[in-house]
Amino acid sequence: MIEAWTADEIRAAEKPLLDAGTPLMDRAARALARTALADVARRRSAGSSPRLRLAGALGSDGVPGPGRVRPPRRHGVSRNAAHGARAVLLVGAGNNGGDALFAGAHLARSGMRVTAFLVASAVHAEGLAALEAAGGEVIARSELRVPVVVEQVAAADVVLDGLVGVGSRGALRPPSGGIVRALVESRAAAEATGAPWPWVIAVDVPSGIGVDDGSVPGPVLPADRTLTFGAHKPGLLLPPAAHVAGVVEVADVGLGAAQGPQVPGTLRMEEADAAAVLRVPGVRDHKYTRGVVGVVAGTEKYPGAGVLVAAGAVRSGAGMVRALGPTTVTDRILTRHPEVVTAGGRVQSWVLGPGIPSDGSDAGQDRRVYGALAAVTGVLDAEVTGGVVPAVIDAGAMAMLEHRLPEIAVLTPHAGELAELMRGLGHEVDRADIEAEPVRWARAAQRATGATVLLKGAVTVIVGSGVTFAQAEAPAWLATAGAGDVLAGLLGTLLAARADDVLADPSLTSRVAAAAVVLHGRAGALASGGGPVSATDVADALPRVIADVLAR
Ligand SMILES: NC(=O)C1=CN([C@@H]2O[C@H](COP(=O)(O)OP(=O)(O)OC[C@H]3O[C@@H](n4cnc5c(N)ncnc54)[C@H](OP(=O)(O)O)[C@@H]3O)[C@@H](O)[C@H]2O)[C@@H](O)CC1
Ligand SMILES: Nc1ncnc2c1ncn2[C@@H]1O[C@H](COP(=O)(O)OP(=O)(O)O)[C@@H](O)[C@H]1O
Ligand SMILES: [K+]
Repeated sequence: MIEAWTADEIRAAEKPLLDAGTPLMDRAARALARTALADVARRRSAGSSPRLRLAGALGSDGVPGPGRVRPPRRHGVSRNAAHGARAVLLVGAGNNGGDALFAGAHLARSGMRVTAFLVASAVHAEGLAALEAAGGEVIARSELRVPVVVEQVAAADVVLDGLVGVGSRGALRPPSGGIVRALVESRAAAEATGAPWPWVIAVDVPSGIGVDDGSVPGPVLPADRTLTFGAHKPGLLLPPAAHVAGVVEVADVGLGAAQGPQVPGTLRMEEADAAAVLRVPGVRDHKYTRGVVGVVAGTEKYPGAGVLVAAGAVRSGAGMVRALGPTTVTDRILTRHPEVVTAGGRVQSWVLGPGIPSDGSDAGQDRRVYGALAAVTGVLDAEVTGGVVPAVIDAGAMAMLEHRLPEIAVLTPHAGELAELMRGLGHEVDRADIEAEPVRWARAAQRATGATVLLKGAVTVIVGSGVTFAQAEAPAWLATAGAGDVLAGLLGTLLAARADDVLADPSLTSRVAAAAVVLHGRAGALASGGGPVSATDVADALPRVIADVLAR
């Protein structure tokens, strides 16, 4: 599990070390310089076309760069490989700028041509002296001209963004904001024309992101890599800031012995954690102990959603799937998945709503959803359920909520659906507002409804009470109709398998939901292999992915 530390938690952890004279900045700067040297050497040997730059950010398995997290690596790179390369340092007033200056001094001593642009009249004095002593060029704030910065950056091999780190407050102020805005435009122009553009390394965090909340309140220079010190910061995991962090790597500066967050608020689940959530059947199990998933999904208008939910549930190992609905839907489900049962009976989880429009056009499906929701919320012990069970509430079912939900209910909106849900709760928001601040709105929805909220996107966020998971394993190819239905079915299976545990400890719900997102994203990546993927392909890849995750 990756646990992010907030700016305050980082400061609390580093304080005793700094008081004891631990050379944290020296360690950070050395790690930064090693990374920059290795990246420049690698790019020089591979060529530096924009395409290769992108390929560098992708990683060998083709999983996309944004928000991706990599374990630390050793860089066994010869210094000569970067000899004569050009590095530009963007240097702010604080210790983040200090890191960049000291790293720049190492780079200059390794034979790079280093230019530092200072955005403040006073910067880290020792760092500045070190860079000057190593032969780096320094452009003072008083001499700063935006077009010159842009020109130098465009001609550089590598840029270290050290404008601001965990001391950041709000959008970048002038002159940093103006410089970064100009650089973002220059980068876009280079991308459009295929002109070269340097490799950008964010020092600790991309300057200008909301370190603790993942917001992007103003201009930010997108990084190819973020080398973050000591531990992840929430903003490196959470969207939209995660999208500008590139490949995230943690440099161990020795905070390990320090006290981390007591209760980590922002997490990223890894495969081993997902495996721990799965319930593997044993000799005493039978289909009912493994969990029955009840599905109310699909209508005459959208029958495919029922088929895809069933596919997600069946292929992820449900003991049994019961699908309820009009025969146009259930017949299609049976054709594809003859193992599905279409008679009513007890279930250990519900999947409600995919393919059911909120216009009331299928009274039968609406009635079934209302009945199941009444059971989930404990309002009435519906005869179809036999009691309160966890539920996945998706698409049309989200418009049918009449009561506060328990944490064992998982809402699974995409940004447009969350906007609709929040409008129904009296907030004037549209899809763009949600996309700009997904975490804020997912948390607002969690507070307002009581449910666990799973907001789908390139980085999917799962919000339970007091905890947020941010998962980024899915390739963008997964953004295809029906992929969300497969996720709903898969999550239904995981919840059914752990229903007793989830009922005993509802806070487990967000963990189960995060595990479903990990498996779904991995299945998307496996089925895609770098190319297009259909929702059916994703469901078909689930058994392999689950076997792989369990085998690790
Ligand atoms: N933790 C670790 O292990 C290690 C941590 N280390 C490093 O220390 C860094 C933290 O350093 P830090 O505390 O000096 O703060 P930092 O991020 O440089 O920012 C403060 C400056 O930025 C300014 N500023 C703020 N907001 C702004 C804005 N919107 N737009 C423009 N300017 C803005 C602010 O100005 P003010 O608001 O005070 O006027 C102040 O001048 C950390 O990120 C890491 O790199 C390593 O050295 C060692 C290992
Ligand atoms: N850019 C993206 N990169 C990776 N995954 C994405 C991206 N956009 C959407 N997804 C994922 O694709 C799936 C789409 O689900 P959804 O929008 O509910 O589709 P549908 O309702 O048609 O099934 C979700 O799992 C979502 O997280
Ligand atoms: K920075």
